[in-house]
Amino acid sequence: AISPLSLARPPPAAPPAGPYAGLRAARRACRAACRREAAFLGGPGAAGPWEAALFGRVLQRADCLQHCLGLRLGVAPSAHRASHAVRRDFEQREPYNYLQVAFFQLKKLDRAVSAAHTFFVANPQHLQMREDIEKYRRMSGVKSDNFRDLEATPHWEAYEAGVQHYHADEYLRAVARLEESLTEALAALEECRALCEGPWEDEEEEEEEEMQPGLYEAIAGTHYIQVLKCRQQCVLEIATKPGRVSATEDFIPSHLDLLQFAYDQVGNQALAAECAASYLLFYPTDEPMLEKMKEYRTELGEDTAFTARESIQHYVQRSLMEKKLIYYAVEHLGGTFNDPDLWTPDELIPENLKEKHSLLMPIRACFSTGPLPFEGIAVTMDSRRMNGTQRVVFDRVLTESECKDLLRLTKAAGEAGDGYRARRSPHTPHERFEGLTVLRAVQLAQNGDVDWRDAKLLLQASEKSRKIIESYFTPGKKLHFSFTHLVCRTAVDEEQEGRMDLSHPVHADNCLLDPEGQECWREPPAYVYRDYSGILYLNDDFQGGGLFFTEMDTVTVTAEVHPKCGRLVAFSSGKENPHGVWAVSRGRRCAIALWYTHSQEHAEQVKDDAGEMDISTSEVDQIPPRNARATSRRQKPGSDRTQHPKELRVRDEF
Ligand SMILES: O=C(O)CCC(=O)C(=O)O
Ligand SMILES: [Fe+3]
Repeated sequence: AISPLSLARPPPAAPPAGPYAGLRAARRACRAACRREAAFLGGPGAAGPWEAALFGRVLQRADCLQHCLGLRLGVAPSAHRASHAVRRDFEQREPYNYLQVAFFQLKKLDRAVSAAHTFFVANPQHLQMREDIEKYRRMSGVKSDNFRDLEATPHWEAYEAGVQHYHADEYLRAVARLEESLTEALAALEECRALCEGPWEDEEEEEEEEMQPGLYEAIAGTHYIQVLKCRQQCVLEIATKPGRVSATEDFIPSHLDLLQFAYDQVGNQALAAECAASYLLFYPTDEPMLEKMKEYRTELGEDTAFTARESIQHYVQRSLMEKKLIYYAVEHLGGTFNDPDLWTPDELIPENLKEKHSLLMPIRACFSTGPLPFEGIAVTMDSRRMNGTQRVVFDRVLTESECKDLLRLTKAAGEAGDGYRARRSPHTPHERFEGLTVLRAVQLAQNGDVDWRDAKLLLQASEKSRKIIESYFTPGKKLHFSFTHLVCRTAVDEEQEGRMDLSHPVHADNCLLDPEGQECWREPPAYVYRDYSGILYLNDDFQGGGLFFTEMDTVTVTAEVHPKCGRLVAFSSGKENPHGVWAVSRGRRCAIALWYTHSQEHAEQVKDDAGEMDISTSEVDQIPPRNARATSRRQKPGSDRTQHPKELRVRDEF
């Protein structure tokens, strides 16, 4: 627990800097000052053997840092060593939770509101604070600008605004905000890296080495490599939105990708080319970007220099150098390295570490048991990476064009009317909700309301997911479909301002969660026979809508999954996997939700005149269209027709 005494003290610096920001600022300033004072570059005049010279500087710098921090913070040199637990509390903005209460009691409403807001930004899953904030909003003395984030991360604000403008085709504004975000992100990265030089205390993740290391091993392995690893992890820190647990993939490269397109749109080809060249530093063989570069060469003339930005060159070179050192150390001195980047070139990773390094390996490598169901699918996150049990994320389960076809199916089904209409979400008034079952899709195809091939694709995608999940979690033990539907959640325009709720509240799929009792009751109305859950995502062009997992308390977020086309998340349906969906605040989020059961009795069924069959065993290819209209809509010449005019009836089952 945190002592309220030390928390109630007003922030030392002027707002917006919070108390923790003060400690960080002091460290940053000291690091800069001490670098100047005890510069490592001895120059030609530096006397003595290199060793003495080097360690002399090292000691000097250490001494300088200690004193500087002591002076700046007005405390004994040891007092700037925040323990791991304290650091974590500050990172999670825990003190603001207490501050909020204290200011409220002191009747300082504006400060209570900003403290509450600051806490909530980093803890959007905190249901109590959610309610408190809603109360504050209704209070007459509270102004909207009281909702200020005292620990705001400027790059995230700019990034989100930039991406919003980008999606609204406002490219000039997008460029301005994304440039700002990139600059701020690189600055935040430097700050984070500077903090890596601080003292180290009980880093839980690192395994203790039994053996006493020698002098150089100690210097190289125990601290220097730790510092390098820490610096490398900084990219994850800046790429993680406050209140989220996982980082946005490729955060820095994606800036350049977006900027490249936006500059191109506003007619600034020179800057677009510079961004393209910068992006290629991360992914030198990226086909679309190389294509773009070719176009820029033709447009701007061969003699224009197409060079990447200096800041990005510096960033990539430095990162590569650090990675090389770390990989060398890991290979020869032991230890582990979780490379935070997807762009690390393959040749840089030592052969024997490759498998460990990347989870983006073919699914084949993961199973010695089940047979390989499909080629080309990747396991992007496993239970360990998702801080839980029986959780996994696969990528590339669908291609872009398959996602498009399935999205078209949702549109066509919506237009067919006939009982299938978007309605208010059962979970929130701020979203509409459409659900199309596989069986309903088959019906609509038979009536000619949707394209037959799209309906078939829905069946195929469901079956493919089933096979993947079965072979991953329960090889050799049959999983049946229990219920399948294609769900779209659409943000209702104009109703998003100050929205506090979730798209889907935290729940478990086969039991009734009772967070107070830390229990989950496996009894109706829960779908108790569900054993595994899968969600196959179709798009990412919306805002919000991330899936997250929590502890049994329903408020401690342990993992997050960002939907995108072809990404399949799967997990066991029980109390070990409470999950929810963040508010969809803009656009439409579509996914195929799949539940599976081991119980034959609860299998989802298609009924035809030959009898009932489990849809997982039904021959998808054998299900024919019932009338010609279904296929005449957009039939291509030469497309094959099945010749089984069997009557097919379907039964929706919940
Ligand atoms: O759409 C998602 O990501 C999750 C939905 C979900 O958990 C559910 O429908 O039970
Ligand atoms: Fe669920």
